[in-house]
Amino acid sequence: MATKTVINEPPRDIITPQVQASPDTSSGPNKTLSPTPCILVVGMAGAGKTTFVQRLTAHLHSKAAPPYVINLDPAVLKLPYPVNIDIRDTVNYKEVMKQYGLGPNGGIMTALNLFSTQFDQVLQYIEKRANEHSLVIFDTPGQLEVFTWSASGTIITDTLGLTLPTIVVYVLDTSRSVNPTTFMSNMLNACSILYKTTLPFILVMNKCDIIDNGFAVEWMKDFTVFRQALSQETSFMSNLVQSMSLALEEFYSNISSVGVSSLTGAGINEFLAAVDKGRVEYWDYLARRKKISEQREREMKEKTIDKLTELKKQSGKGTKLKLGLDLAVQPEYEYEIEDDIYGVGGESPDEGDLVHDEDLDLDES
Ligand SMILES: Nc1nc2c(ncn2[C@@H]2O[C@H](COP(=O)(O)OP(=O)(O)OP(=O)(O)O)[C@@H](O)[C@H]2O)c(=O)[nH]1
Repeated sequence: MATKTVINEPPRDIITPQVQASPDTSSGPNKTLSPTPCILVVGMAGAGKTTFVQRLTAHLHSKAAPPYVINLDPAVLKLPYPVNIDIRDTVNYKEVMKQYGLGPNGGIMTALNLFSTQFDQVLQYIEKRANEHSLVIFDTPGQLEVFTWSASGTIITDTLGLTLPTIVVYVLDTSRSVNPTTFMSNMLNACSILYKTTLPFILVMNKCDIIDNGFAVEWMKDFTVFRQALSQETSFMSNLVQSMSLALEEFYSNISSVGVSSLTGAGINEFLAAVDKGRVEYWDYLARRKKISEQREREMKEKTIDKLTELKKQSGKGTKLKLGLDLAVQPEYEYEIEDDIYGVGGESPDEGDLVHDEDLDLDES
């Protein structure tokens, strides 16, 4: 008989609006002190993000390894899992819509922007509670682009990525991806998020109780199988999709994918194994980020030195010129008058025929 785990609502950590210094990410995560990984659960509306978080939370509680859960969706009405930090405790999304005269999506985005200004408090709470939790889970708004392509989403992802071992979890509705074109548009979305964040990435093929994810795994592994499926498509998009799928080969080789049913709980253990793998990959991500920022710093320094050298050269020239002007030395004009045009003692030359000394290769010495 299945056992039921009763989960008590944890005391809520409240993020308060206040003026704070920006979070200090300079030291980066500590391999020994911050071992708790963070997952950012993203995906298209209705893919099953919330149900997935609910399943994962229940599973971890049943293993006496409770997660620390953060809800970033200001518009959600009811959450089916216990949360430790809830954006709705900090920002009233309906009030934001009213005050700023925004529609639902603008309201969600602005609420998230306001919340992200207090993100240092979230980090502090995570650090404080890290030892009591096995995993930090972020549930994000239903509209994928509101989080992944907004300034606040970028701030949250980057700050988190520089502070704690962070993994992006993209939830895919497998049952709605049996059409190769739909599958491809989902993969392009996932791919753009991977290349934007460059964080370790897990593709969760959800709703596997409805349809097995084997077909999608096959499509990702073997391009000819995908092409075959596509050939049955009559849509004029199929040519475009075919060429794009070739470009995704590298993306597929860079991610872990796992079939899950958030409804039955199938695949959750495999998912946790993928999180462990992602946690190891994270240190490569951090080394890459460090290398990139060192390279940028080096380039900046070189550019500054070049600029200074140039300025020094120019100011050397300028000093002499200025000195000349200070001494009220008027620029000398040399008249190049061709005798055969004007004749000896002819008329004054036109301005166009004058050669100013600044046009000439003057010796400044
Ligand atoms: N059969 C089946 N249904 C699922 C599964 N996961 C989620 N669902 C259903 O899919 C619907 C959407 O699930 P949600 O968890 O609300 O999806 P979401 O991505 O959080 O939705 P938004 O936040 O509104 O974008 C609900 O009716 C769920 O019951 C699953 O693994 N199997």
